[in-house]
Amino acid sequence: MDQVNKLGGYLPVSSLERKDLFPVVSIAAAASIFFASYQFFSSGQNNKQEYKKIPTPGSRYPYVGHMYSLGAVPGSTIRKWHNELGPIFNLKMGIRNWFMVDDPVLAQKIFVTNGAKTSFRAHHVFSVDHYSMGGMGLAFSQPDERWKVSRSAALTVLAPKHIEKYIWTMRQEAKDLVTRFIQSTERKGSVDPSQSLKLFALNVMFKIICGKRFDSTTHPDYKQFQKIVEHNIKNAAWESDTSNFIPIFSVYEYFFGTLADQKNFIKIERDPFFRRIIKDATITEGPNVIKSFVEDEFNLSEDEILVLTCMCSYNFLLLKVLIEYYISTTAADLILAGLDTVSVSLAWNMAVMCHHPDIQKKLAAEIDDFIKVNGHLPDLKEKEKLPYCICVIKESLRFRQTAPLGLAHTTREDIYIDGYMFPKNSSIISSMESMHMRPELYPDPEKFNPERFMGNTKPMQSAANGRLEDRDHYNFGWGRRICPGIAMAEAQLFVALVEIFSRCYVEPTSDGLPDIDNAIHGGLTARPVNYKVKFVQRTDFST
Ligand code: HEM
Repeated sequence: MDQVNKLGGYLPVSSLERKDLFPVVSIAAAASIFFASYQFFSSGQNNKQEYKKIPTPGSRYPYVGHMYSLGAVPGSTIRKWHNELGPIFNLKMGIRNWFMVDDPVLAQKIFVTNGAKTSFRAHHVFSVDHYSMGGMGLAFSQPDERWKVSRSAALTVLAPKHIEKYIWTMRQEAKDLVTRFIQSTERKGSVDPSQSLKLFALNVMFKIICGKRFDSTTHPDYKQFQKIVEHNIKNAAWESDTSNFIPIFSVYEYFFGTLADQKNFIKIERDPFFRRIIKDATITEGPNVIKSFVEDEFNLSEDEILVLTCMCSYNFLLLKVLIEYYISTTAADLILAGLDTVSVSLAWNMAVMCHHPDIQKKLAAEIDDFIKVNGHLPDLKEKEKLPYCICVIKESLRFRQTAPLGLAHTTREDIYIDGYMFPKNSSIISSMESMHMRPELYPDPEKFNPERFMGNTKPMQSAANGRLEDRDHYNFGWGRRICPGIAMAEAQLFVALVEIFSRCYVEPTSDGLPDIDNAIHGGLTARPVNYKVKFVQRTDFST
């Protein structure tokens, strides 16, 4: 661990006793209260100058600001505030400023045109210090050289031409998923699809990245992985880092041992598990991403290897340790970021489709027509021949957003964009729910209407990375930090939907239709309230 500290100094180590720290922490907490109260009472004054005024919703409290006003489903509260206050407003989150934006044109100016100044991530104790070992990997690291190395390695393995190679794995997992759904319905009368969808998404990611899959949710490694995922999701949520917003909470976190618990979990539960999985991946048969990272030295260019070698003072053991850290943090980020997002998106899709038997029939007919002409299920490169399926995927992501607040982008200096002033260390967040429910962008937004996306069968990855005019939804974020897994997500959603609706329909149980008006906010994603449906084998094939 000392070696790692030398590399970046990113693992805080303290040898002070708790009793020695108590007076220091108390003084710091008192100073924080004073500072935050001053900010609270003086807030709004900084808008008086020549900059455009950024409104603030009324319901906030001294010191904590809006932190406890967001409700159980923050996306919906934020949407309500956008309706009242317009395309941008300022939340006071304890001592932090959050700027919420629901206008894609303004978001483009902020995150893309000014991407060099708005692509930082906020410091989050668990995600940065513990989970990503001091900001390594992709999602929580700053846009520095280390992030660039990880990002370019990830983009290489997640490129559409690579993903096509994984179609067999995806299709095999989708087949198992649908068989499980149909058999469970026949056996038990109904199914809660969430666990099987998690197994599907995890098996696809694990097989591709580590060359391993799990036969069932009872496999000990699957259980251990789910434990790690749940721990991460819970602790990576912004509200789990209260002391970042309300510094006085650090006293409580310190004395109640919250941070120590987070750190120990990583050390005792996660790291040994990942080390073993990575080691197994390098010796398992067949190709996988970890193997290619190791064999190609993480796809590092000669220049990058030279820089890293210098960073490690020509100590080749340190260099090896550093590259291993790159590999493990990047692999963990890919699996974790790809798992919950894809399974939650599919869970929303199943719940919504259950409300729309007409749309299911139309989708099934499109798949049947394709099979009739081509004699096989569509490959990824044949996706454009199923435009309605592409529309269903996009409308599903628009209608119920998987990551309603995305990942916040942060500023490192005061910046001025389009007449607005964003102070240093502000978080700027694309309000996904509100943005995708704007009637001028999506007429009759409360209606689930896949046809609204007709006419654009471009892969979502190229649309998201292209001109703003070519984007028809914004679920994967913005600019330099835009999701690198778009092609993988689109491929998984496509393969799963084709497999499901080529074989069955989703029908409600006698208890009624799934609840699609409420969501469970779970860290970075918002999933549907638990529901049960029936997967009924189709008998109306037109082939
Ligand atoms: C429907 C599925 C998905 C959705 C809705 C989604 C959405 C997002 C969003 C909103 C962000 C933040 C972008 C920003 O900061 O502006 C993000 C980042 C990220 N996503 Fe995804 N994602 C999905 C699937 C995936 C998959 C399948 C993978 C991996 C295979 C993945 C890997 C990542 C990573 C590593 C980041 C962090 C990138 C960085 O900070 O540089 N995502 N995603």
